[in-house]
Amino acid sequence: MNDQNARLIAVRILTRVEKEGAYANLLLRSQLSGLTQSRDRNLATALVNGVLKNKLTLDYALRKHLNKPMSALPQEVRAVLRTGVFQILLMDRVPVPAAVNESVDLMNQLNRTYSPLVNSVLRKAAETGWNFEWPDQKKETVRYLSVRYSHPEWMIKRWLARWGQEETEALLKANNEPSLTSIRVNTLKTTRQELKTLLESQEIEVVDGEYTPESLILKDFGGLDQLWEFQNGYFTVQDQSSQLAAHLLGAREGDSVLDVCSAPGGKTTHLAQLMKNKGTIVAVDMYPQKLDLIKESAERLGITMIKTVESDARILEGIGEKFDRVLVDAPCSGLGVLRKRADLRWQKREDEISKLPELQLAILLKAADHVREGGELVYSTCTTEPEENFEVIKAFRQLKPEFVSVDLSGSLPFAAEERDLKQLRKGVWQILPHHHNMDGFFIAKFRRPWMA
Ligand SMILES: C[S@@+](CC[C@H](N)C(=O)[O-])C[C@H]1O[C@@H](n2cnc3c(N)ncnc32)[C@H](O)[C@@H]1O
Repeated sequence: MNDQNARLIAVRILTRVEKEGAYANLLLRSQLSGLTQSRDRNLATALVNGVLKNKLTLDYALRKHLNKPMSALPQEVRAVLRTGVFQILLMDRVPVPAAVNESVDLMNQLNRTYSPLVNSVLRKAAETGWNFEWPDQKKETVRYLSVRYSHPEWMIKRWLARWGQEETEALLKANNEPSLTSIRVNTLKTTRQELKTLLESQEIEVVDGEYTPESLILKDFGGLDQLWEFQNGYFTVQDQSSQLAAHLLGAREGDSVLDVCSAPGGKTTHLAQLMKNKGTIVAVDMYPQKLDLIKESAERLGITMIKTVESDARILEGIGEKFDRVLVDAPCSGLGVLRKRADLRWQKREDEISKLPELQLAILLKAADHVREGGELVYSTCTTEPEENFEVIKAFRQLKPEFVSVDLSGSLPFAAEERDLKQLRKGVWQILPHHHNMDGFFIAKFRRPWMA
């Protein structure tokens, strides 16, 4: 019966996302508290994220068995059909007959008129499986990749031009993998081993993250904020690639740190943790309500060293003069986090990307003015796009030639792979989901040398 509640919640969330443009992650967070079993929270999360990500592929498969377009059906019927066919085609853990029957039962509860249609379409989809025709791979490569891997065509065109078909296909596949939840153990309160044992005792599947010493990876877990361990500040949800930014900034106990695009505070609180809550961190963001999120996290995690300042980072007012370390985790298109943020690929528009580099460079230039002699500066984004990464860094080097790149190859908390060394030695690193099994992320590090 609870399985059915999880499905109903998933269908309601998907309907609202489509009808009202609501954010799936926020709805999941509020609705999952109605499910007491972690198994049900995981199922609802997997259904919502899986359907959102694979929408184009699922609609393409469904259309083979419908005599009208999906857009002609009410939103809740589309949501039932999509969750049904997602379970049939892409979810190993649900037996096919159960996926069909549960969907028909769900339709009965929501609007009986459509139950025969759901029954007939899903039965045909179950019989056909993946045996249907795709667009021609050679003649219609972009359309093929778009419907096969459920990504907008504009993203595919960019990546094909940059990387060719094989790499693009690998990235598309990686973006569609179920998101593994990476958490950061709060080493101010506990250890990785202690937290792992606590989570395992609640039958949560946990493994150590391979890139940072404080990361744990959880499989398909929804509603983490319900856990006692979360509420008591034992961990924070953060991808390993984001955790690397704080490691590479290299702040030590007692340092002064400026974090200019800091909200909601993932990296700020990680820095505080690595600094053992000793020294100062000035956390800037433009939006006061987002700064409140940093204060809440700091309180939950037992961190007292962060001072928040509301300012436009292109101006940086009220923060004091020079700092030992400065972090610029710039606003970006977020194309590196498509695996985690299931609906992001449908929200983004290509023209947004062209506006970002000017903002990113302006923030980086201003932040650089606050690095003391001998101090260090990290620029990071969660995107794969060169205009926001390599191009921004190139312009920065031209405008601030006094800054030197810092070799990153020896500072990682794991042994770097051969293929990454060339970039790392030059002080930059583009992390790609299909190469590193982490969120796509970019890091560059600079030092302001001592004056002679
Ligand atoms: C990538 S997010 C930062 C994430 C954060 N560092 C973390 O790890 O949780 C970028 C942040 O920049 C902020 N932002 C955007 N434009 C800004 C500006 N001009 N000045 C200051 N902050 C800005 C946004 O509000 C957003 O919180």
